[in-house]
Amino acid sequence: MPADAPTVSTTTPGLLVSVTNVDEAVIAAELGVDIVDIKNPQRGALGAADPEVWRAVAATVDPAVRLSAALGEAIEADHADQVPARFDFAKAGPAGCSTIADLTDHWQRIRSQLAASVPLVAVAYADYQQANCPLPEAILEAASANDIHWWLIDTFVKDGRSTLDHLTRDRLRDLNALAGRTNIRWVLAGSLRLENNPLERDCDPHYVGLRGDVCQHGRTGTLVASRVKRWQQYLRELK
Ligand SMILES: O=C[C@H](O)COP(=O)(O)O
Repeated sequence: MPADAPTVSTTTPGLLVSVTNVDEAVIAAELGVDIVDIKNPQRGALGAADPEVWRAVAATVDPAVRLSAALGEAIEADHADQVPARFDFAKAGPAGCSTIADLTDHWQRIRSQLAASVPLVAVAYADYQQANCPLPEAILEAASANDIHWWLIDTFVKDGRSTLDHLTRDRLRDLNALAGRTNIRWVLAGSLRLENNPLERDCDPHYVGLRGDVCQHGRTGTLVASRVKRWQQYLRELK
């Protein structure tokens, strides 16, 4: 079984929090966030931070903390070879790939650049029409066919509408079932807001991914520890 293959089934979703710099990464790690994702939100939904930030976080954060790097959109991701081998994930978006064949070509290129120890996360967008990319279902199936074991759904346009505004309850439930059948671990992200009780749906993600709702002044603002704690409390009380 590959090192990144799913092995454990969680009942309560874990928490992925996107951070922009070393200070935020340390705060998230100290709060016990399960996956600390390094991103530059000013560069888009999956905006890549500079490789110096990846290196600085890798050198600073407790080695037990799992790290993820946002690489930008797959069509433009060109620094994958600089993701430190200590990272646990790298994710690239599908925007601008109008076909699965196009997207899988980019996945192949990026994986050939990543250290062998860093698995690629397949990303889908709930607002796929605006991102000019394949349907979430097609990306999930392609991930399975390409031996990718992680899938994340996000929003491409950050206009306040969340993944739950774009996809119906039935569709999310079906995506959840498809992830289960294909043995893929998945992350529900995309402008989620605690006030909307986002997990009161028939879906059971392995992780919830956040940026805007745990920041002051939105996703390009700064991480706020008390907001992360509120989400942790919410997730603890789900089951
Ligand atoms: O990977 C997760 C994203 O960083 C979520 O960001 P967002 O909550 O601002 O949409």
